[in-house]
Amino acid sequence: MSEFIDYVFQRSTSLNKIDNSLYSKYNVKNGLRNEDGTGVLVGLTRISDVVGYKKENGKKIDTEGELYYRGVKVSDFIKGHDPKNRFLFEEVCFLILFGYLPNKDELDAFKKELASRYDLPLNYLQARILGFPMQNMMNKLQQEVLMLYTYDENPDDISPEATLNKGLDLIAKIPEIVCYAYRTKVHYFDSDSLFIHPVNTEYSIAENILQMLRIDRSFTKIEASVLDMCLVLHADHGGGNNSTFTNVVMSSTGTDIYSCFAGAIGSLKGPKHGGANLAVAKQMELVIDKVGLNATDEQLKQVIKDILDKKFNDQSGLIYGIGHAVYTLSDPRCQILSKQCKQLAIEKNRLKEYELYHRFEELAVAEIKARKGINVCANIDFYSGLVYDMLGLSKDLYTLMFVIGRSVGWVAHNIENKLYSGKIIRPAGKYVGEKKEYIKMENR
Ligand SMILES: CC(=O)SCCNC(=O)CCNC(=O)[C@H](O)C(C)(C)COP(=O)(O)OP(=O)(O)OC[C@H]1O[C@@H](n2cnc3c(N)ncnc32)[C@H](O)[C@@H]1OP(=O)(O)O
Ligand SMILES: O=C([O-])CC(=O)C(=O)O
Repeated sequence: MSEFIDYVFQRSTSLNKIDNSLYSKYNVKNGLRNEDGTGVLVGLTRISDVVGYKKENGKKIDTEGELYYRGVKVSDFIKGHDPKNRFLFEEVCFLILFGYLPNKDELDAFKKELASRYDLPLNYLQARILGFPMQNMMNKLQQEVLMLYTYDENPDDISPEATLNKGLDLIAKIPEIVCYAYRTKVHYFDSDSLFIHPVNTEYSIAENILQMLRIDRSFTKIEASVLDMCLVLHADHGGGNNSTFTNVVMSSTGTDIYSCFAGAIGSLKGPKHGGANLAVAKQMELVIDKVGLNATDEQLKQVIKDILDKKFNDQSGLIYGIGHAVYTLSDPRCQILSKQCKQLAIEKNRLKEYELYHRFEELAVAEIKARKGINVCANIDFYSGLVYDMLGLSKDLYTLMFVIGRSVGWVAHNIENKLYSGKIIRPAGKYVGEKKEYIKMENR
């Protein structure tokens, strides 16, 4: 930054400070939060329910976390399916988009429908992916989603039916764009071999991701079903999570779904939201570098204190992967993923790493409770990066796996908002500056 801009910026920040106490003075819901930390109600949804506390006589009582997709408990859904016979993500997509569990014929037809949309537009691969490599896959995907707008003959049709049609296309095409953009990136920037494996229309989305990313296209059934489970667990999280809300805020203006997706992807990239999976991986790498896999609890506690005291990692004072805006005692997705992660760690001979994560989780939760007096829990992204690493996925792709899962939620909320709200979202901000006289240039 130039000295001049630095000077005017410093001057402006000292002149335009906003005192924190003004939030309570004017009863402004900072971060759209009530005083007890619960979210301000800003919408109605029938897509999913995120439960982390209950209210009794106006008092918030922390509870074990529960997540429901269209009224069905996600843990029941996972327990109820036969992992030998089918992948779940496509079924969850159907449930989230249409609001009921499909019968076998409906599920088969839906899978065929998705597969028929896998193909990218003519020359897209050459022109947009191979011809335009980028370092950051989240930003690349934002651009590509906006580019798909230009390939759509009627991109500004925002009717619910057209949104569903375009949304299905996005759900089907994003995995391929992500995998090809990643293979191009590592070829171009990291001198790795370039290969582009075509999608297999017989495969589920999880299987396709693995076969497109691996040079020999092979994967085990267990690997594909773990990735499938990750997509299922990320598929939706109510109307209040930042990226879904961003998508709905944008959709409420009547803009196109490609713009809404680009906004939602940008939101999801942040390390306090979906980017937490990458932030956790970097944090735990540093922790392991510092204290090793055989660290004692005392050593781990010290690192945790140093993170909270802004002396270690990115000096934000945040322990990534811990805490949640809704969940208090537990994030049900994290509990499921932690078990999967342990299973995979046993198979991949990486149990020590899993166990270190697990001890770190327990000690971090206890330290935050001791300091702040609040119940926090590990969130879904505490273990997801470790799972992806064990599946051989690069860090470049961690948050992209979140996008692939969450795309279905974004489409469903976008449509629900169009069908049942339609009102432009426009909250208010209280002006807290003083009013000033205009001063002529010669008198300043
Ligand atoms: C898929 C997802 O998006 S899941 C979330 C992924 N994000 C992360 O893992 C990043 C780390 N965690 C966090 O930053 C937070 O826990 C969030 C953003 C997820 C939730 O934030 P909030 O809803 O504001 O949390 P909450 O109201 O419970 O916080 C209470 C206090 O605990 C602190 N706190 C909460 N989590 C953490 C954490 N992981 N590390 C340090 N302090 C924390 C908050 O900063 C806040 O402190 P303050 O009262 O001094 O301001
Ligand atoms: O609900 C939230 O705020 C964040 C989250 O866990 C998600 O979007 O999956």
